[in-house]
Amino acid sequence: MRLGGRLAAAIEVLEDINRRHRPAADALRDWGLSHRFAGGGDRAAIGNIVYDALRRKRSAGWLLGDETPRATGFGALLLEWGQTAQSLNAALEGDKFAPPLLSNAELATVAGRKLADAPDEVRADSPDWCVPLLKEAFGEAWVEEGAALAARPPLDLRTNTLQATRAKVLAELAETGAEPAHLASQGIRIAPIAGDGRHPNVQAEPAFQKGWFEVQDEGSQIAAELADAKPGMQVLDYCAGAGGKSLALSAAMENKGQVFAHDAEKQRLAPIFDRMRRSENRNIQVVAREQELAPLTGHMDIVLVDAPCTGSGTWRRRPDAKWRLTSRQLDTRKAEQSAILDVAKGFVKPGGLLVYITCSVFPEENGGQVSNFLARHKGFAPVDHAALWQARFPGHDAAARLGPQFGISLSPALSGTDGFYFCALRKVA
Ligand SMILES: C[S@@+](CC[C@H](N)C(=O)[O-])C[C@H]1O[C@@H](n2cnc3c(N)ncnc32)[C@H](O)[C@@H]1O
Repeated sequence: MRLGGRLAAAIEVLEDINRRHRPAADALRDWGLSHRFAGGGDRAAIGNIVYDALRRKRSAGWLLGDETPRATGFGALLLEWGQTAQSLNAALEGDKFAPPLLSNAELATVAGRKLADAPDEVRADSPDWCVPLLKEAFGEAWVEEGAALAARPPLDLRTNTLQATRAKVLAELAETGAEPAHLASQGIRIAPIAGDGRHPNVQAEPAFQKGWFEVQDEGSQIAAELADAKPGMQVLDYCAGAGGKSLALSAAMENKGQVFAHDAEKQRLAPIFDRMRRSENRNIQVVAREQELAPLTGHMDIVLVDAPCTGSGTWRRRPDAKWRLTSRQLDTRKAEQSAILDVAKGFVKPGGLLVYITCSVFPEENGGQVSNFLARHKGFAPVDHAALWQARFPGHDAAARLGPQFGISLSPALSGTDGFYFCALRKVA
């Protein structure tokens, strides 16, 4: 397929996403099933246009003066693919599979617009209702952070120190352009892709099959490192999901002590068994039933609450979620978070830590949630997060936001990671 056919397919997928309010991955999969002739390169390129158009829906649409799938599809190519209106029309000319060329009216609109002149909420690629939340989170940097949340993400890996060293994994992945991550001690980064490229399929690498590394955003790795799990500890990962943090904690504990991995939805825990086998994590016990956690009450050195949240910190990877999210869903997540914290706190032993993590950048889910928890429960006190950060990531003081409402915030523009929030509360009474 030439660029025109790929763009037409991307616009079709974007229309499907709009019409049926469905996740981008599902719409792309369906398109692939009904167009079996399309090769891997075509699928990757179509996926890139779709994801670029979703990440940059407002700025791409603004360039053409419209928010239709056609406008955002064309706009994505102008913003992320190094195309100009003229080069696009030249590329599409004579291609019977291409969408109609940019009209004279569209060409005039594009010629009269520079993104630097666009309103802040357009340059931040933010839904209107999220603007006050981004302003509260990032102050003057909110447009820059919004734009960074709309950029293509890197592919991050975590070395599994139970099986390999970072140098060994880097050597194994030398052809992929993998580099040591900026902050996470075992992190490896493959830069964001350009144009119609695609990230290497690292999960097909022998080194992955041998358990030498996991795919995990650097922010998630940093949050696990900050939890400071040590060999021999008893740790409850209360919202373990597919086990990303459990595996990282278990490796930090050198397979000594115990990680209990729990999740309210037992099907979410299913991938953890394969992951444990591959990585040789031998100190993780999966506890699917809530009632089986009862003996752990008051005995845990660390209780990790990687809470269900809006996921606003992961918009680079899941841009369709940005436009589906509603303030009602934010309220639902907040209620879940406080209910989970109220239960999870009971498993912490005296002197132990309740660690609260989200992949959201919204203060209400982060510092606000912690403040409310501390108002409800007198027996917990925040650790010194500035000291914790400096001890873990010396020389990187400017790579995270500390406080003012306790805790550590990571963000794409400042930290180069997805947006994450971390707060550790010590049980003092
Ligand atoms: C952010 S995800 C966890 C991601 C995981 N820790 C990782 O690193 O891959 C949040 C998880 O919380 C779970 N969850 C939601 N409500 C819960 C509850 N009341 N108790 C325990 N887990 C809950 C969800 O099923 C979801 O898997």
